Amino acid sequence: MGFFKKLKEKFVKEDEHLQDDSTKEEDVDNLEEDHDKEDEQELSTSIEEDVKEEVTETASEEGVEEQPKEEEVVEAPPVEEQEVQEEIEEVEEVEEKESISTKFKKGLAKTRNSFATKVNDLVARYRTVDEDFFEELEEILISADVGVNTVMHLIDELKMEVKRRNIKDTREVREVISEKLVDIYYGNDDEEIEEITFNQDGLTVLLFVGVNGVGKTTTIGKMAHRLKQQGKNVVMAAGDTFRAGAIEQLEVWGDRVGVPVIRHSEGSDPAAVIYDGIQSAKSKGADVLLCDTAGRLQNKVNLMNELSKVKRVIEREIPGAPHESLLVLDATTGQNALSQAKTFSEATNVSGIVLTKLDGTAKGGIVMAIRNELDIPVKFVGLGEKVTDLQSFDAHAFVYGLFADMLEESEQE
Ligand SMILES: Nc1nc2c(ncn2[C@@H]2O[C@H](COP(=O)(O)OP(=O)(O)OP(=O)(O)O)[C@@H](O)[C@H]2O)c(=O)[nH]1
Repeated sequence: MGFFKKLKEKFVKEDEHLQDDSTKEEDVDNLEEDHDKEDEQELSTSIEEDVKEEVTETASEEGVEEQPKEEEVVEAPPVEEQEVQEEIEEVEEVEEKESISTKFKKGLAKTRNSFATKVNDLVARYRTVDEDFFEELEEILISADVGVNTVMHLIDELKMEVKRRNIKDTREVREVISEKLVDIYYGNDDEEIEEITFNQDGLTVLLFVGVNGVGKTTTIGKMAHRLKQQGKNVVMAAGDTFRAGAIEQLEVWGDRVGVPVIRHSEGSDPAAVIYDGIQSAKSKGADVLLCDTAGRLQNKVNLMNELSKVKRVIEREIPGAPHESLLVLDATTGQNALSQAKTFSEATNVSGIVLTKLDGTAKGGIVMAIRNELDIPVKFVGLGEKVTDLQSFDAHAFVYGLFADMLEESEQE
């Protein structure tokens, strides 16, 4: 069976059952807008309260066996806020019924429109496969941020496959491209990349690293929601004590998704916050602790020191933790994301990548570049700003999102 046919069988059927979600989306947006206004009010009140509050001494040095201070913990949202929250969740739950392929199709619209238009145009101009065709295809792939090395590798693979299958018609090459992209992504992993390795014997600790502005806080909030939906008991630790407003921003997310946030004041030792986070999560019998960190890429030595101290504290408290160190990258920064990934993987052991704002770029090929050039799996992708827009990465759904129009068109051919 052809690859397009396989993708169609897997995903198009799911799509056929879809209802029109536009009204639901509007509902969510309106509710979120109302809720955001409340968040802002809540935030300013909470900041005022914080200022009035006496700043308690914290476990600022490693090895200080202090219990978490309950007054620092932001508890679940108040009643009326919870009502709004429940309403949002209700609408979002319906929305979550959207198939994974639809999420990818919507999220990759920009990349698809640019990439697919160019490929279709190329196929229309070259009916038969030759060297010039491959040269132009190479340019299209590079312009989609697939990355020069990955493109070279892909083109070599394509040429071999075209020869092997004796393909003459350029339309057939589109199918081979989609097939090879999936091969590049999974490599030797046999399509079994685990999204999160959970600790089977207690608290799972997930560490989030990445430079400021990539959407780290939003991702942690979305992840908290996602894990809660899976029935996990979640706690967040506001370890980005460096960027102004980062702590409060995480607290807003905590309110929004109903997850407690362990915090200290701005400028305090991140390792101490994470330490308190672990103690608090343990005492609550939580399943997962999500740790935010600051990303000072400008100074690699500081970054390394800070991250290794945080990791040492986590490892000492829970042997084998952190269970995942997820690097958050902004897809819209293109090749810059690739160089950030290189720096962070030198500074710390990165187990997976969360690629945010994939919906905001026409250069979604960056997923392939990261996978092929760094050999780090993209475990999650951000496909929008809504709380439900964090998706676990699926290379088949990704390729489906890229080639959806061609799949539909190939049906008519
Ligand atoms: N369209 C889109 N926007 C996103 C996505 N992820 C995050 N954003 C937006 O990106 C902006 C920045 O995200 P934040 O989480 O606030 O990031 P930040 O606070 O600037 O920086 P850090 O938390 O330090 O990374 C926000 O407006 C988010 O809504 C995504 O997947 N898609």
